[in-house]
Amino acid sequence: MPKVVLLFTGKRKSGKDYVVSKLKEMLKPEDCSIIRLSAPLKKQYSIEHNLDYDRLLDSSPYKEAHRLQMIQWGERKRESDPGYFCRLATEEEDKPVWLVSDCRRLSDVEYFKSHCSTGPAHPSCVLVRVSASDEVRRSRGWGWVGGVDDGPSECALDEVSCDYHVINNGIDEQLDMKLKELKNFIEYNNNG
Ligand SMILES: Nc1ncnc2c1ncn2[C@@H]1O[C@H](COP(=O)(O)OP(=O)(O)OP(=O)(O)O)[C@@H](O)[C@H]1O
Repeated sequence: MPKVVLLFTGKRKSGKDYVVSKLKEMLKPEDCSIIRLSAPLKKQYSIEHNLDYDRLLDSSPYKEAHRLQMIQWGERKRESDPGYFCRLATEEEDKPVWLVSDCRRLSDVEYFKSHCSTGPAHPSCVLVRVSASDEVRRSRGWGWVGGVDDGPSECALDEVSCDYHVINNGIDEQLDMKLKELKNFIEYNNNG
């Protein structure tokens, strides 16, 4: 059971992976795991559809070409078992700090809040929104795709209030300050 869980949410190309990697570099490697909920989804989807799993993982046109179908496939899995991908993504994790890089659904938030925040020895489980302007996201390769950008995988957490907000428009000092704040929060809860 982890002691601190940070759930990162944000639009495509807001920089969730980038921010999470930078934060991990600031922490002791033995303390911290990056968890990608999309990893077991992509693994299973690639097996069933005879696709290249490694190419689905990175930030590539290959991933974008399969995104909509993959989302719809994941949707059907979640309907029968909302915690399915959260459970698969974390079953072998044993480090005290989890950085969940791609939280997209209320059911993801609820899964971690209920599995990691109950009992007297509360681990802290917080939601962190990463955002960037559309212009900056476009410069990172984003373009509007109907069915994806207006679908639940992008919008389901829009109205959910977050504990931290990371503005990631490429201003390094602004990002560094927020990352230090997150690092302090993690260390306080992990060492306390
Ligand atoms: N602050 C930044 N400075 C420089 N490059 C950045 C920054 N933030 C993100 N990027 C770059 O923008 C691209 C998209 O970022 P990233 O993959 O982290 O976004 P994401 O929100 O995880 O996207 P997706 O939801 O599509 O997986 C990457 O190439 C990343 O290196």
